[in-house]
Amino acid sequence: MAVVLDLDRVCCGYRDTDLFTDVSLRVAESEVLCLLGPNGVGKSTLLRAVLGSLQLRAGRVRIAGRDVGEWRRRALARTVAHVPQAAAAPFPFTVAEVVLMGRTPHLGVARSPGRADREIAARCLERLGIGHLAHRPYTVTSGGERQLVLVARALAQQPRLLLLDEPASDLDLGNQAMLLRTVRDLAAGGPAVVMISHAPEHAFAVADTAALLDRDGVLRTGTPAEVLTESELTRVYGGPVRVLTGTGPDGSTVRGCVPLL
Ligand SMILES: Nc1ncnc2c1ncn2[C@@H]1O[C@H](COP(=O)(O)OP(=O)(O)OP(=O)(O)O)[C@@H](O)[C@H]1O
Repeated sequence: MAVVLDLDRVCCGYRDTDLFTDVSLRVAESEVLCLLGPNGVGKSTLLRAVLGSLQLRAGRVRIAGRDVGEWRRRALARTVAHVPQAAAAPFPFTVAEVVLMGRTPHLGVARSPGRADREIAARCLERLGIGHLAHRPYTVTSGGERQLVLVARALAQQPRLLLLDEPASDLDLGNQAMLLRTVRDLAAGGPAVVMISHAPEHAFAVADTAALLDRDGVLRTGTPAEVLTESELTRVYGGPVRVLTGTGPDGSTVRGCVPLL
């Protein structure tokens, strides 16, 4: 599988502080990488570096083989979609209009969406189970609904690389499962996915690779079972964590994590 995202010895920080100095990772087509780590270690910052919106202090970020700084903005927007942690809408666009904005990088010289763009946007709304919200102003949607709208907008972009920053943090259990299935099915069709999450069970459920960033800026990567062990989670999060196992409907092992008090 072709490598879509390649971080080589990346160093990022703000003002006089480096958050991490030597982060390397690769994500290939159809791969789901789940990025975990304590609050404030720099997970969202890493995504900013991938998007080219934060100057690297050292290292290289390549997307589809080309340095992120060498990409034209429009071409980058056709290739990479980003779902931020939260996005306020200054104007009361409808949900359908917000999702249609995902088509913007693909529009031709006329710059106005056509029937095919509207159909893609409508399919993305249905895929996330929010077709009934299409005509509601985005500004009056709930926190969880808003997350689903932003994911639908990113899917409408039809990216080769999808960056999700805690996309399930406001979702109920049913919608978490729906979102994780959507991520898994999407990746099976080709795109690479990087998903930040505070729930190790999300990594166990859908990730090929788990990447755990600690407070010293060290990133450990491997399969979820290799990286997300009780001892490693306890070390990184600074308190005891249990990994519990059960059996899924198909007989496979399912894992969840609980912090101990
Ligand atoms: N523009 C900025 N200027 C200065 N410091 C910043 C800036 N943006 C973020 N930070 C700081 O950098 C650190 C890392 O922030 P970041 O948002 O990347 O963390 P995170 O790992 O995504 O955290 P969380 O899990 O809480 O979302 C934090 O201490 C944050 O306060």
